[in-house]
Amino acid sequence: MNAPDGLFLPDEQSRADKRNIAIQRVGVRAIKHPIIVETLEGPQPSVATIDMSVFLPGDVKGTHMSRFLEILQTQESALTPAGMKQMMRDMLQRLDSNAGTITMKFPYFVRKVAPVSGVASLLDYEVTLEADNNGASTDVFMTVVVPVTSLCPCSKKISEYGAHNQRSHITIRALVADGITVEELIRMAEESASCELWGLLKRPDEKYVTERAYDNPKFVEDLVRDVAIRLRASKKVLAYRIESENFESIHNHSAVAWIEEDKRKQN
Ligand SMILES: Nc1nc2c(ncn2[C@@H]2O[C@H](COP(=O)(O)OP(=O)(O)OP(=O)(O)O)[C@@H](O)[C@H]2O)c(=O)[nH]1
Repeated sequence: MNAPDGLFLPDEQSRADKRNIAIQRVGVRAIKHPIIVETLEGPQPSVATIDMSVFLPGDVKGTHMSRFLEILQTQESALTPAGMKQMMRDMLQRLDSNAGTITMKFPYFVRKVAPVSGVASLLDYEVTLEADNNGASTDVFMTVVVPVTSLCPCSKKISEYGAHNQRSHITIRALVADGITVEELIRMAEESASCELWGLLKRPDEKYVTERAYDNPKFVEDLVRDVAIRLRASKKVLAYRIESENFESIHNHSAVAWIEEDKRKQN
C-alpha cells in the first residue's frame, strides 16, 4: 500500500531473495485481541492471545505482516473449530501461502451450579484453539486446562483419619472433529477427578465436595487413565494427549502423568 498523499513507498517485502532458503513459519506472536467464543449458553466475549504464521518460499524476501492483523479486524463470527478452519483459509489466501498455523489462547467461563445449595457461579478455564495446515488439510486442536481435586488412595488406606488431597490440573490437547464443544472436554476431565471445582460453594456444598473426594480417591495415574477411557469413546476426538499435574500438598513438588494416543493409527 502507498502513502495517502501519493508518495511512492517501495514494497521491500515483495522483493526476490537470492539466498533461496525457505522459511517454515514467519508471522506474529502474542497479539491481544477481543474475540467472541461459542459456548453452550451462547456467544461469550473473551480476550485472546494470538499467534499467526505462514510458510514463506525461499525466493521471497518477506511476508506481509500487516495482513495478519487485517484478518483479525474483520473476524466477527463466534469462534468454533470450523471457524478456525475458515480463518486458516482466509490467512493462506491473503498471505499467498500454502501452509500456516493459528493459535488462540483465552479464558473461557462455564456457569456451574453448586452440588447441594444450587447457587450458580462462573468457573474459568484456559482454552487454546490451534489450526495447523502443513500444505494439505487443516487440523484443529483444542486444549483445555481443567482444575480439579485429587485425593490420594494410598494416604486414605494407610491413615487412621484424613487423606492428603490437592488441586490438580488436567490438560487435554485433542485433535478434534467439527461439532465438538469445549464443555465436552471439560466434563471428561471433571468426571474423572476425585471431585470437580466450583467458584462459589456454601457450607452444605463444602461438606459434599469433601466427602465426595474422600469416597472417590485417585492417583495421578488414575486421573489420566480415566480421562483416556472417555477420550477413546468420543468419535469427535481423533488423537489426544492428556496430562495431569497434581500439586501435592505433602511435598513441594508435583506428581505428573500423561498419555498420548493417535486413534487414526489403529484403523
Ligand atoms: N516481513 C516483515 N515485515 C515486518 C517486519 N517488521 C515489521 N514489519 C511490518 O511490515 C508491515 C508493512 O508491510 P506489509 O504488510 O507488506 O504492508 P503493505 O505492503 O503496506 O501491505 P500490502 O499492500 O497488503 O502488502 C508493517 O506493519 C510492519 O509491521 C519484519 O521483520 N518482516
